[in-house]
Order: sequence, then C-alpha cells, then structure tokens
Amino acid sequence: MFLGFPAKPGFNSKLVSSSCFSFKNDHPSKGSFVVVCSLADGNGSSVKRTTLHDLYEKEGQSPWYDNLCRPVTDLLLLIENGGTCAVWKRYWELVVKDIQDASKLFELIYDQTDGGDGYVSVEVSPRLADDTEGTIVAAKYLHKVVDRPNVYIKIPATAPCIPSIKEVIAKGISVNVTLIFSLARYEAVIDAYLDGLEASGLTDLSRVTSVASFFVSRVDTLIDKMLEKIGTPEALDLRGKAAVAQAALAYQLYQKKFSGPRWEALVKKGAKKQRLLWASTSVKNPAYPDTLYVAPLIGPNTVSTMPDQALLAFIDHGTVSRTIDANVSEAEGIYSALEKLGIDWAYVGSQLEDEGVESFKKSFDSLLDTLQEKANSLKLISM
Ligand SMILES: O=C[C@H](O)COP(=O)(O)O
Repeated sequence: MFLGFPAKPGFNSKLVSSSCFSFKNDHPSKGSFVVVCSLADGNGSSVKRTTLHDLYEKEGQSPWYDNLCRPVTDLLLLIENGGTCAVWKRYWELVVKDIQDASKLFELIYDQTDGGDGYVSVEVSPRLADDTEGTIVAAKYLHKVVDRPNVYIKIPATAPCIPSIKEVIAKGISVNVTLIFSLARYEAVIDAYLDGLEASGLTDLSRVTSVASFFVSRVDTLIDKMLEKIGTPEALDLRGKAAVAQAALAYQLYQKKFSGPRWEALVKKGAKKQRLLWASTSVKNPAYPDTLYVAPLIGPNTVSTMPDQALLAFIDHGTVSRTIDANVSEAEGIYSALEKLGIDWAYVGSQLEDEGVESFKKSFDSLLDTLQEKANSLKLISM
C-alpha cells in the first residue's frame, strides 16, 4: 500500500509526514498521524503516485494524516501490569513512550526534510488551558522526558497560553499551537513565536520550529447556524464560505508577518517560518463538497492535516493547484459581508475556542475516569 506507516522494511521513505497525539473523541491517544507517501521502494522502482505526491512536490504543501488511535486494550494491559501508581501517571508514561516510538518512525523524514516534516506532537493536559505557568512547566517537562528532536509540544492558543508559547519557544522547544479559530488570535500566536525566538538568546534558531494549527470546518458549522437564524437570501447564500475565506486571510497574515526587517533579522540566525497548518478539514455538512476544506487551502510551506474522509476524497478526486491566495479579494468580500450581516468574528473565535477546550477536557477526563474504573475493578492501582 502506498499509504501507511511505518514504511515497509526496505522502503526508501522519501516522505511527507508528521503526527500528533491529542485528546479527542473517545479514543485514548487519538490524534493526528502522518501521511507517509513513499516515493520509491528499496530498489528504486516507483510506487503509485497520487495527488498527495503532487501536493507536496508541486505546491509545497505537506499532507499529514489526522487519525491515530491506540486500542483501549493496550491501555488496560498497561494498567494491569502497572503496579500501584496512579492512573494519570501510568497514562502519561504510556503517552511518552508512544510519542518516543512514533518519533523514531518519523526521524528519517525529519532528517530528509531538514526538520520540515516528520514530527510527532504531544499535547499538554487540556486542564491547563487557562494556566500560563502550569502550561510552561508541563511543556518543559514533556520536552525533557520525551527527549526527541522531532516532537512538537502542543499548546492551545487560549489567551492565558499565549505567554506560555513565547516562553516555551524562548527555551528552544518546538511548539504546535492548536485550537486557533480567529485572525486576531492567530496574529497573537505569530507574535508569541517571534517574541520567543528573539528572547531565546540562541545564535542558531534553525532547530526551533512551530506550526500554527488553524481550525477550519468548525468555523462553518457555527457560522452556518448563525446565517440560518438570520435567514435572508444573502445570509443563506454565504453558508459554507466563511471558514475558507477566513483561512485565506490567515495565509495573507502569515505572509505579511513573516516578511520585513524584523523577520529578516531572525532569518539571519536560521529561524524558520511558523507553518500554517489546516486542522479540522473533514466536511461536517454532507451537502458540501467532500474536499471543501482541502482543495481551496493549498499553498506553499503549509500543512494540511486530513482525517480518512478528507484524505480519501482528495486522493480520489482532489485537484492540485495553488488556491490559497488565488481569490484574496473574494475572501475579503465574504469576510466583510459576514460582518455586515452581524456575524461577530471575535464571538465566533471565542465560542469555538471554549467549545474546543471543553471537548478536549471532556475527552481527557473521560479517558482517565475509564482507566480509573478499570483500575479500581482490578484493585491493582491505588487512587
Ligand atoms: O485535532 C484536530 C482536528 O483536526 C479537529 O478536527 P474536527 O474539527 O473534525 O474534530
């Protein structure tokens, strides 16, 4: 199979990839894993090409696979063999080991892409989303115990965590900033990255990298509801357009912020741009095209994380061309038309952020509760 990871033994893995662990749905350690596109086998003969190869080679966008799942049975086995320490400790031990193992799988990609791809992300506890100092401590701790070059510490872009991002970057730790829903917050995230690089005191910044995970489909889910409530033909006509428009404007912001004298001074020290990463790319409304949050967001040096649905659709009938800045004035028009209709982008950003943090916390708590219940029933682990 051309897709899949790890690469088969003997594969010459010239790959596009990276991966993340995060807390979502009901799956322990479910999150983003990487699309591994092997371009040639061990004998140098080519394997089947797909749109993903074109995406990477022609347009410079890295497709990352967004669907990692560890069977619950593995966790239970761990508990059963886990001695007497608390469930949350066992959980983190498991996460750290998984992250280390996964990062080894992708080290080759990391090396081949000079630190551009091949990352694994591990997220600080979602319970720390409103705790600046706690997030800094947790990020430093995870960075230390995982101790791998190709690992991102994932930190949410909540207001309290913006200073944490700066501080963690300043310590030379690479960060995946997650849960970004608005342009204003995205700009704060970029500033935190730049501030952190400047404050680091490092003479070589080339190994401190970051991705900014900008969520897409959820924006339409919320704004579509608001438009349906407004109910005018103009409002209804804007359904399914807000998320891509905002993402296109995010890319404009990215280009603006990563240019000019301030950025050039950092480039002289080897700094790399914080890549824009499209998250939440699966289509939630079945009435929309199934590549809606992939095809219009193609641009150089970006990342598109795709769960199975988006990935298979894009491989099957996706078109590869640079779309992210092909219709900027249209995106601006949609953004301001929505404002004129009374859509408050600040409200949308904060509402989605609250929901995102809440859902991460819920998954995390429910996972630990389930493990604790199992542990109690086995009477092997003390509270
Ligand atoms: O973990 C981030 C995912 O990309 C979120 O995707 P979702 O909005 O489909 O849950």
